[in-house]
Amino acid sequence: MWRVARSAESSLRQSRRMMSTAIPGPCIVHKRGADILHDPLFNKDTAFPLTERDRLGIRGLLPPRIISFEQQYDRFMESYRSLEKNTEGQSNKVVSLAKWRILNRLHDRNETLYYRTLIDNISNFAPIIYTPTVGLVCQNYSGLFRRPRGMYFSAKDKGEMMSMIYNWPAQQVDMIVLTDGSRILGLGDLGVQGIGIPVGKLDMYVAAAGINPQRVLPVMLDVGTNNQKLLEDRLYLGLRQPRLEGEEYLSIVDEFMEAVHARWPKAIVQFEDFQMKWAFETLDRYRKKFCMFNDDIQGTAGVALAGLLGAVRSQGKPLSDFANQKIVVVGAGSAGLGVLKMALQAVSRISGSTADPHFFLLDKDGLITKERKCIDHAAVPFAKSQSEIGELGLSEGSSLLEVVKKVKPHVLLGLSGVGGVFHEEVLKAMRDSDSIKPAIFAMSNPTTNAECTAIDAFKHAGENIVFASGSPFDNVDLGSGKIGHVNQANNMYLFPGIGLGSLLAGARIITDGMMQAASQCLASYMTDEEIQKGILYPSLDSIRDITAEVGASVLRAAVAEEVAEGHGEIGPTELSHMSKDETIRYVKENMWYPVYNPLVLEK
Ligand SMILES: NC(=O)c1ccc[n+]([C@@H]2O[C@H](COP(=O)([O-])OP(=O)(O)OC[C@H]3O[C@@H](n4cnc5c(N)ncnc54)[C@H](O)[C@@H]3O)[C@@H](O)[C@H]2O)c1
Ligand SMILES: O=C(O)C[C@H](O)C(=O)O
Ligand SMILES: [Mg+2]
Repeated sequence: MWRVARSAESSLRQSRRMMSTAIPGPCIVHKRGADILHDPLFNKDTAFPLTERDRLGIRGLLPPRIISFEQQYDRFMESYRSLEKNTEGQSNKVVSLAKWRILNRLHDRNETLYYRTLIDNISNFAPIIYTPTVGLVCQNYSGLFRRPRGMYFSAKDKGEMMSMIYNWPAQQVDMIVLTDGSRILGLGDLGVQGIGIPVGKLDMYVAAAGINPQRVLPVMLDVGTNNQKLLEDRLYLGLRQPRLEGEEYLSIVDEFMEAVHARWPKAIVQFEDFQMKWAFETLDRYRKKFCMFNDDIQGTAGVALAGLLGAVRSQGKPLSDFANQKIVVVGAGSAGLGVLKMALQAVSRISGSTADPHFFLLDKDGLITKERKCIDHAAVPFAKSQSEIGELGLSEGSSLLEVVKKVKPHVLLGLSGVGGVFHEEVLKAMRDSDSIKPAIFAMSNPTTNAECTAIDAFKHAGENIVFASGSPFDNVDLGSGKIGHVNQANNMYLFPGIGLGSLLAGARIITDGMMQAASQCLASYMTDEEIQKGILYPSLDSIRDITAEVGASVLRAAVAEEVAEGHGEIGPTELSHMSKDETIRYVKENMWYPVYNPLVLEK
């Protein structure tokens, strides 16, 4: 079931070749003249050939020399490299924001060139357009704001959304990422400024999943903010009112979902960075009615589970040993609970075990047990009974340090949003782990909110650990030529494939089975050789390839679960007749790749 993968790099090269040799088909446009130059979806800057300049009425609106796409690409990369040089020695914040600005300017001007540079430099650029810099961008949104991107629905728009949705200029939308800004990474309630997250996630959709940028829609549901600082900030661009609660809140989300469904019934909606209560509530409310998922609960769970299974393999053990792994999860929020729920399903599926798994869950008040008053219902299955932990000398509210010392876990996984909770003593206690390769996953974002740094993890917990973090850290030089490998356990390895697979399946809904298929595909992508080196996730450079495979697995699961209704010309019967390889090929062929298409004006 869990196969070992062949070389990711070779198939990436193959898929790139396939995409770059395809002859670009014409693209119908409904505008001409300066309007074309000002539309980033169609603008080619100085690369418009003369015939097109004539056809579209832009001859004379550009300098005469025609520059090729490759020359434009080189020119941009040169200016990016000089910016890197010119900002050397400046603070991380200044450098990151300067890099974000230069990329954002290109995004505003010429999307084809922007996405090509993104795809070809994904390892370098993902940390700028996505985590962690996107967090900084959200924090500074009011100051950075130049032009809107996506749509904004506010509490004041109640009753108007069905007509507002038609203000979006694109005829077709495939992928929507929606936030209410209430829990942006580990940075808390950032109100309307959280729009940066859907924008960054959709950039990853275009780069990794080849979703056509003309068909993506970032959305902010502004229902107010409880962030006092923002409410008092005169430059704040959102509603200056406390967050709506209860039925009032839900009626806004309901109205939005109905409006989207009315205009684009096949669009997929990804819920992102909602505070826990609404994350769970909205997932429950909509998952059987719309094609939607919650990335923080479900995408994160799939990525974490793939990493946890990698950690089992790294110990030289069969996957069935997963049931014996002692896993301490720090953070009982939407992400932590999502991970444990999926891990619980995996224990019985993979190892056939019906025994209680060895999971320990902590939140800000320490170890969660059945003694806890006011326990969240989603946490109940993971609360320990006194009889289970009594002989370890643990009790309700035991501290993280106590738990690690007594449990000697195989895995310590953080989704608390609190920087540094895996402090020196906790990490040192992991040296006594019952695993020969203790796993430390500091999954909170952005970088300053990571439970520990990579350097501290290797320094205090020892060189034999396997390490993963949600935000990127450099590999650690352990001396004598040895490298401590840093994995990025981030849901970016799954959400693009979940969206793409669901889209191409024409899925009515997104099932748990489709999520499991995604996680399983990611887990089995890694070779034993890589796992032995502590490499649990593929290189970001192969994100397009892994996304195609994840997408195909999701699609096949949708077909198997009979929720696939087909996409475009390809109906469910044809999908069900595709072999695994044919499905992967089908997915790859449907991935958009940035090239300058000849533009044809339709009058
Ligand atoms: N790497 C990824 O792919 C990924 C995915 C989703 C979320 N995250 C990150 O996980 C973090 C949490 O997200 P969430 O949606 O679960 O948030 P949340 O607010 O729903 O939950 C946070 C949890 O952490 C607990 N907590 C707070 N302080 C703590 C402490 N000192 N010790 C132990 N527990 C503590 C809280 O009690 C709560 O249970 C965020 O930083 C987010 O960026 C990462
Ligand atoms: O956005 C990320 O980088 C991952 C995750 O969705 C998060 O909320 O932290
Ligand atoms: Mg998120």
